[in-house]
Amino acid sequence: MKRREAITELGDALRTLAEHATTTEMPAGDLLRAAAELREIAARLGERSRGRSTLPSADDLLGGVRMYNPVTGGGSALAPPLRIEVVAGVAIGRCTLGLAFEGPPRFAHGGVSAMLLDQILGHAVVASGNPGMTVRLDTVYRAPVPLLTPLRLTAEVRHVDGRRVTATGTIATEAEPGTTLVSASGTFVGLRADQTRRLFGPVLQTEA
Ligand SMILES: CCCCC/C=C\C/C=C\C/C=C\C/C=C\CCCC(=O)SCCNC(=O)CCNC(=O)[C@H](O)C(C)(C)COP(=O)(O)OP(=O)(O)OC[C@H]1O[C@@H](n2cnc3c(N)ncnc32)[C@H](O)[C@@H]1OP(=O)(O)O
Repeated sequence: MKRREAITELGDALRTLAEHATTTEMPAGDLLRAAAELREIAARLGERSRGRSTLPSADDLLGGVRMYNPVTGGGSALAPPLRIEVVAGVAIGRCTLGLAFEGPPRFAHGGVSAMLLDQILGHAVVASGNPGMTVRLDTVYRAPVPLLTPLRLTAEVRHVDGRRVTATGTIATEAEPGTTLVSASGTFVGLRADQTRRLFGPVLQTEA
């Protein structure tokens, strides 16, 4: 689809911009000129936009396509993006975090690691056929996650108990996939019909 490719192209440009805006050491005058030019571009993009109860026209919610997901979305300025595939029930994720994700110098912000794990656990949970929302996420930080280094994440479902699903996951580097840097355990809860209506009713209506 042509528009999805264009969205990804814009997302790519925005991510490069965010990285360069984080690492640049250019003088104040150049930063102010860049800010003025970017405000013009932002105004142009804002001429036609959606509100919070309307899905992006390029998305396919039930098909799992979310172009602006802040973790995996090709169109998101914020996403690393994390690329996930599910093989035999195990979700495998790959990404490289730039300096825009820095917490302690040289390493990823702890909240970013939790965000990546929440997402990949969610994919394992959806793949198990029991989609739900995160109600709990326990994160153990064993070693700092290096920036500018290819990462490998994994996640799988451990237990299904009615509407409650437990999944665990890890972050490691591609170079040393056996050394866990961060691990997480999450609980996900499937929604009752009334909860789905209350939370997502307006969105599902505009979709129909
Ligand atoms: C839901 C799907 C949406 C549609 C998606 C469609 C397609 C998707 C396709 C692809 C997507 C791919 C992957 C997804 C990727 C990532 C996932 C990211 C997930 C998130 O980023 S999501 C945002 C953060 N998330 C929230 O914003 C939730 C806030 N939350 C609530 O809105 C309520 O919490 C609610 C409505 C969920 C439940 O309502 P409630 O709390 O009233 O619970 P309820 O009565 O329904 O109980 C049910 C059972 O859950 C137990 N339970 C409840 N809380 C617990 C806890 N903390 N610990 C342990 N157990 C707990 C109870 O104890 C009971 O257990 P029991 O039945 O055994 O008694």
